[in-house]
Amino acid sequence: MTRDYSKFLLPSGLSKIPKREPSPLERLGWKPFFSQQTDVDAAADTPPVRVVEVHRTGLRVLGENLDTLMPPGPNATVGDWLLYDPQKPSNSKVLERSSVFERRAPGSDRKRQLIAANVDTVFIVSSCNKDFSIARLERYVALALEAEVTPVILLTKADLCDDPVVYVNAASAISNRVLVEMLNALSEEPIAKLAPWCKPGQTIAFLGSSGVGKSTLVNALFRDGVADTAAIREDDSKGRHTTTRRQLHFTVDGCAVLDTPGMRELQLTDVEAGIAGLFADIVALAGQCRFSDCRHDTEPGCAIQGALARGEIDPDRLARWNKLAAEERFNASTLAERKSADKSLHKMINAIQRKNRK
Ligand SMILES: Nc1nc2c(ncn2[C@@H]2O[C@H](COP(=O)(O)OP(=O)(O)OP(=O)(O)O)[C@@H](O)[C@H]2O)c(=O)[nH]1
Ligand SMILES: [Zn+2]
Repeated sequence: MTRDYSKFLLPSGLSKIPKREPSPLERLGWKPFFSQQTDVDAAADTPPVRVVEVHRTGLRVLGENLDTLMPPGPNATVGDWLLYDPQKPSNSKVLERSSVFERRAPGSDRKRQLIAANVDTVFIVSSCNKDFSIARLERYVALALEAEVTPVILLTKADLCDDPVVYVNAASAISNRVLVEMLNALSEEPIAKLAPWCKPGQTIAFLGSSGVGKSTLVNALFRDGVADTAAIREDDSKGRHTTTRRQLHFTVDGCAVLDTPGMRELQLTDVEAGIAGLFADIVALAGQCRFSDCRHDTEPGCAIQGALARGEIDPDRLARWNKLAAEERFNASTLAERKSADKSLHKMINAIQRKNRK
């Protein structure tokens, strides 16, 4: 017997399941990736909270019916999810991050400094004018890929440019892992163009040089105001008048926007994986060279030189990869290595001087 199930099907047009309203935690950015790291029992004793502000004196965390300042203690940064221990907040556990921006601190030990965690999308902003630089965009894309954050290139000031498509095409050639949008940041366009990434529960950040339109875009996102997180504030007694150093702001739709000066200081250190992701085709070729330590110069059996000769890779792009990879190796070398390199250079110079004196 064949059964007719068609009567169970909703008439077309009504087949859309009504959207469930995101829960308060989901609006803060809670996702299955995090809930998989905890269970119901643990969540009852140590509820999940998100770090939304980092002050010199502590962290402001938000959860469901929870808004409090806790002392620094767990090695957490803005955007992090914690299992908050109300008995001993400093024991709160930091959940594994879906992404993290970090940098090497200045100074001799060059420790890693956490900038922001659990960012979903980073908008790499550049203008359709002389600010536009493929090499600079590539750096930002490498940083984003390294942090495991989805990069989206936004080309602003399209309204001031005769042929913005030229810029879009150049930016699109950077990597097939990056989407490119062009817009006039001063118009109505930003809301619609950024909408696919600025949904409730999403966390976004902006990268780009001064004057490219980052503030203009952020203003557009907050045109309806900043979400009043105070509505779920339970405890507002403690001094929060210290300067906020890193912060998440929520749009009224529930999209979290990162505001941290540290993003300006991100350097191209430890982004080996990011560079490899950006130049995946060239890295794959390098793996096919006859010698594992091939410098892709005049070595026989060099797959990169071969591809270059056949016109399969763009020589400018190859040059930029070489430059970035060399820079990253230099930056990533520890201070000790650098000192010993300086020393051997010093020795060599001394030796030459002695020789010349003879
Ligand atoms: N015509 C036009 N002007 C724009 C556009 N985007 C930004 N501007 C203008 O460019 C100037 C700089 O924009 P901002 O948004 O302040 O740039 P920013 O990236 O935040 O700069 P910093 O704060 O220095 O990092 C402002 O005068 C904006 O009005 C655009 O798409 N079209
Ligand atoms: Zn080679």
